[in-house]
Amino acid sequence: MLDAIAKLPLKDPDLLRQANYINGEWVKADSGKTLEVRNPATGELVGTVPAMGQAETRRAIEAANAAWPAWRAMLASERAAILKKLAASMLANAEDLAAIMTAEQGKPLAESRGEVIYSASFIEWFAEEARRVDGEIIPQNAKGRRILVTKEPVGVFAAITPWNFPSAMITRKAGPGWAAGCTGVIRPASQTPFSALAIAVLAERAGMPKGVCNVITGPSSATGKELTGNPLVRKLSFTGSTEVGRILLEQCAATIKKTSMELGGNAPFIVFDDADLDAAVQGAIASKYRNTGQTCVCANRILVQEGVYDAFSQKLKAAVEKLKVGNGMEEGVTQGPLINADAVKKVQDHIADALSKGASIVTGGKPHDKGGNFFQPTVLANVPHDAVIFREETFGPVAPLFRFKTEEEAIRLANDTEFGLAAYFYARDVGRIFRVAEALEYGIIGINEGIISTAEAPFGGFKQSGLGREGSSHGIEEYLETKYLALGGIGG
Ligand SMILES: NC(=O)C1=CN([C@@H]2O[C@H](COP(=O)(O)OP(=O)(O)OC[C@H]3O[C@@H](n4cnc5c(N)ncnc54)[C@H](OP(=O)(O)O)[C@@H]3O)[C@@H](O)[C@H]2O)C=CC1
Ligand SMILES: O=C(O)CCCC(=O)O
Repeated sequence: MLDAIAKLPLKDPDLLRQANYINGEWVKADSGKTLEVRNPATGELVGTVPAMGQAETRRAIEAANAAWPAWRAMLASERAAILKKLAASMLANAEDLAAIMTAEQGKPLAESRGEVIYSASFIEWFAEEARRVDGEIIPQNAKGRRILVTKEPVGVFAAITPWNFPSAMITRKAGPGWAAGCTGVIRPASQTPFSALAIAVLAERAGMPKGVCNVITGPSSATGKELTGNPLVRKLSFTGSTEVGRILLEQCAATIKKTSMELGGNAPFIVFDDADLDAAVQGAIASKYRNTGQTCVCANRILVQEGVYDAFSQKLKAAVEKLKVGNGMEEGVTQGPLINADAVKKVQDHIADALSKGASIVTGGKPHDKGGNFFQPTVLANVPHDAVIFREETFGPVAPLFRFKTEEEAIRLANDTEFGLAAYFYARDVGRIFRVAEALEYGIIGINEGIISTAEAPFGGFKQSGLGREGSSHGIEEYLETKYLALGGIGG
């Protein structure tokens, strides 16, 4: 195992921790049991992490709760100073953090570097927002009264995060939580725990007091049960599948926790006749193939107006055939592996279903000859609306093209899903831009843009894509309670 770790070219090997961080201590599971983390590109062992159970999870929650009064009592500027130090230190260690991420998640190094910068931007943004948690004074409703509204940190938060963004999903939750004056327990995905543990190393070095940041790993059943059931946890923030989000919401119901849910998507990407086709192709590549198609905002259904269908299809084929599949550690690779064999199977099933219903392959369509979890970047044409891929998130490098005739038809097809996270469209007519943007039932709309994620903007979905918003000034609200003070006997 040490050999596997030693293979990672880290300037600071101390960033790769095979222990959990609870109450300022690096600890093992009570049982001594561990979970293996394997590189999805090679199958090699990256390392092991503790398999924590319910008792250790409870200890982490209790540590966070004990640390809360002192952390919330600090000046916002004092919390901000620690967070800014953490963000700076993430950037200073970006190469190592990126290498750890590529080893455990598979994404190309360039994307990992980008994610580290994106991840640090949430810490920096919310460090700035900490000082802008304002209250209100509302005009009095009766003589001699005053109405004041204050905002207070909600308390201990739990963050359960997915493997597709091993770093940014941590900071998009913990950043606003810490800035608001909350303490937390972070439970990263079992496939990608090392990026989260590295953030804890840097938080400790930045001077975060013990108990403010706790990171635990272990089976989702035991850790999840405690995080959702323990009444000391006042807030749960989750990113992952809608299916698991539903379970966690049910589990949180008993203690009525505040929740934020960033769940599945089924993003339409609409190309209208008046679009700049080259820009649309560039946007489709960015949106569809980022992280090998494994993002909740990835274009899942590409709807193309009939007048430009053939031209778009050919241009997209040419661009997709330039993508380079391989181990993310290798120079020039743009498409890493899928996360595991189940993900490969889901992609194959979606393609087989579409083909059996009349679709055709424009390019790709098969597991890559590199084997393992690698898959050919794929474009499918003439996909019918009853294909599974129209309904379900593929989470892989498959762009299914659907043909439409009118703007009304495109809007109807785009909204024909229970999801409502991100939608994209390419058009130049300004009237159409407003009509379509207003008609789409989605929380995020990319208009002539394939990349919509940034710390400054509110990220979140309509319908079964989730609850709440992350990032922007809205993100910190999710970690605050509103208190109304009615003051009588003031006079005046
Ligand atoms: N919205 C998004 O960004 C994401 C969407 N997905 C969608 O979900 C599909 C399946 O991916 P998958 O990784 O299984 O996503 P999951 O929703 O199963 O996993 C996300 C996180 O939730 C944890 N988890 C799973 N079950 C429970 C539970 N009962 N209690 C507490 N925590 C739990 C996981 O832990 P563990 O790692 O131990 O399983 C992981 O940390 C993908 O194909 C994709 O369609 C997936 C990831 C992100
Ligand atoms: O896919 C996800 O899990 C959400 C993060 C995507 C992003 O921030 O761009």
